[in-house]
Amino acid sequence: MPDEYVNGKTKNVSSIENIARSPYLNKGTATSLSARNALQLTGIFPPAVENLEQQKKRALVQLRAKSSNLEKYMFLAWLRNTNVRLFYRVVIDELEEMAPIIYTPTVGTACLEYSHIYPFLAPPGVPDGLYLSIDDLPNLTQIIKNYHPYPFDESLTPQIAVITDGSRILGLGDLGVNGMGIPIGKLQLYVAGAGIDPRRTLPITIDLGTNNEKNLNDEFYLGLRKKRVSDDQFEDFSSEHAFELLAKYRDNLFCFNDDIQGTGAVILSGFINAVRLVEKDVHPKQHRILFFGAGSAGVGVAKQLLEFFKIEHGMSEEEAKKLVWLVDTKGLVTHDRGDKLANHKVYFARKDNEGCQYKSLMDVIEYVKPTALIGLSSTGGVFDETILKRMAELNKNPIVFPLSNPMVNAECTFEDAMKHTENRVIFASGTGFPPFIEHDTGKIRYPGQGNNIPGLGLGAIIARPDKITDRQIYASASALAESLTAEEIEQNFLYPAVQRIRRVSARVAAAVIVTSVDEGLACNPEINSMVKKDLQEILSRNGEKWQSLVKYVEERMWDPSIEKFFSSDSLIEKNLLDSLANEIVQVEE
Ligand SMILES: NC(=O)C1=CN([C@@H]2O[C@H](COP(=O)(O)OP(=O)(O)OC[C@H]3O[C@@H](n4cnc5c(N)ncnc54)[C@H](O)[C@@H]3O)[C@@H](O)[C@H]2O)C=CC1
Ligand SMILES: CC(=O)C(=O)O
Ligand SMILES: [Mg+2]
Repeated sequence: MPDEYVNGKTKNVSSIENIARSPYLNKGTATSLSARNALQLTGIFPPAVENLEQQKKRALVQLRAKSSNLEKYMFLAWLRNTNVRLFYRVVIDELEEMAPIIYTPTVGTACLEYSHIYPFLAPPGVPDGLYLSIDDLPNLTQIIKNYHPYPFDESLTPQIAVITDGSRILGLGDLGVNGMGIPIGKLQLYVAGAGIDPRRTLPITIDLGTNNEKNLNDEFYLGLRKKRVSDDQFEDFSSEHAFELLAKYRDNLFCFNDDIQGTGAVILSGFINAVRLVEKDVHPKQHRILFFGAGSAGVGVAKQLLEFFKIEHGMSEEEAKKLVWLVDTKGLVTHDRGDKLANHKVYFARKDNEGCQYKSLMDVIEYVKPTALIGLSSTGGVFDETILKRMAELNKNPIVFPLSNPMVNAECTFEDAMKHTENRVIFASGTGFPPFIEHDTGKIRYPGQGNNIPGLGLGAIIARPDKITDRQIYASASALAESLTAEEIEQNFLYPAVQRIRRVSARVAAAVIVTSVDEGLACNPEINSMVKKDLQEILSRNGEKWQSLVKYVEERMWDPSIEKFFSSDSLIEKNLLDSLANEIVQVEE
């Protein structure tokens, strides 16, 4: 290590550099004149001293002038990696506009291009996440220790990590190390949507190689340039084993699989509201739910829906299971189809098909006559005009959820779903579609968007349960479903407006917290003593005590404008200022 970094006399020079360069501490042109003076930063910035609002205004002008969404993505990444507070002020205040840039659909484009744009996303030395490769195995512990997004305060250990092995990035397939955009993007939603402290989030990509030939042959590809290790070598990290991994770790590690359980929760929530909307025509127990796509997300959502029928409608597991049909690339999933079904499909394989097999989606629709059609197949446009029209013939209000991401993979657009069902569709997609204006009435109709549920993560961080259980996940879904305002219900929304996401996340988190206390799993003593004495009232999600818990959660949300969340860096600045005067004098001597 060069002398200037270890020499006691110049130690603080590197600390000053850290303040100016740390994306968490740097305030850019909002650094006060006194701080600039004390930290020897005078002259580093132009003379004007701005506030966060002015900085945001300028950032928005620049951002909106960019012509492509990828350029906007890169602009925002640079902002995040140089000035975290400003980035989140922009994202939180303009979430509806920013979410499609920092997450789906643009994050899909960014992942495809990741190795090409990587050097232009962050200044050198500012990590965008932690890269662990199979070649690093012998040094894994040291490598994890190397990761310091926030060099000044090692007590800020990560509270939440999002991990991918890059093998199935949205519906784009195996992108190898380029998949890093997803853990980064998802954690940004957790920060913006649920107020998790960004200093305590950790995006991780595990590089086990890639089978993506395009990447392997791309001169700029930044991952390991070799084929993905086979299951035999590294079975635990293979994407095909998402369910096995979950089963193996869910009871002994504080983890959940977002594609199976997170998606399960958020889609269940939209589905609960969809069922309510059609209740006068279809009794909840009469639903016939067809999943197009039987992978981690399809089966994850299907399993979560069963909980609704069991808990809210007193159905047995066997009865509820009969409301679900799965379709994969070979057609309807049946027990006697003749191929060996993957383990996760066996549970839902139909036994009542009387030896008949149904291959095409239309054949399956004619057989099942679904009330709800849910797409998790990564196959863009497959819910075409004929399919949508048939759904509209079969149902007064067909429930159609084309949930695959990014937008090009959505099974249909909102516009097509409206047009081909005479505007009768009950709709939610994974990537947000623009609103639709009804031709005859001029009425604006808004699509639902079912994607992430950041409040689940916040609740778990606050309560610190030993594990994430199905009951906690169900609680998050039902709290989200019941968070609609009277106006949103009036407009037939399935999900609350995105502008309210933080308030909604607080309720979702509170529901997770109280459930984990009821299960005896919460390890946070403050939470236990606060919630236990009024457990029943809080569990009912009504009344003063429930409101107090929601407020308690809200008060713990990180906010880029609230200085108290930066007490540690104020302290650092203070300590630094106290010691600087002396030490700078010594250095000069
Ligand atoms: N809206 C949301 O919140 C979420 C959306 N997703 C999206 O769901 C999609 C699937 O994700 P996973 O289940 O994890 O992937 P997966 O690869 O595990 O499963 C895909 C399934 O679709 C089936 N499939 C593919 N092409 C098909 C075709 N032409 N006809 C019939 N079936 C077909 C496959 O057989 C498989 O069962 C992705 O596009 C992903 O972005 C996933 C998680 C959350
Ligand atoms: C939203 C998400 O997790 C996915 O598309 O995979
Ligand atoms: Mg996912």
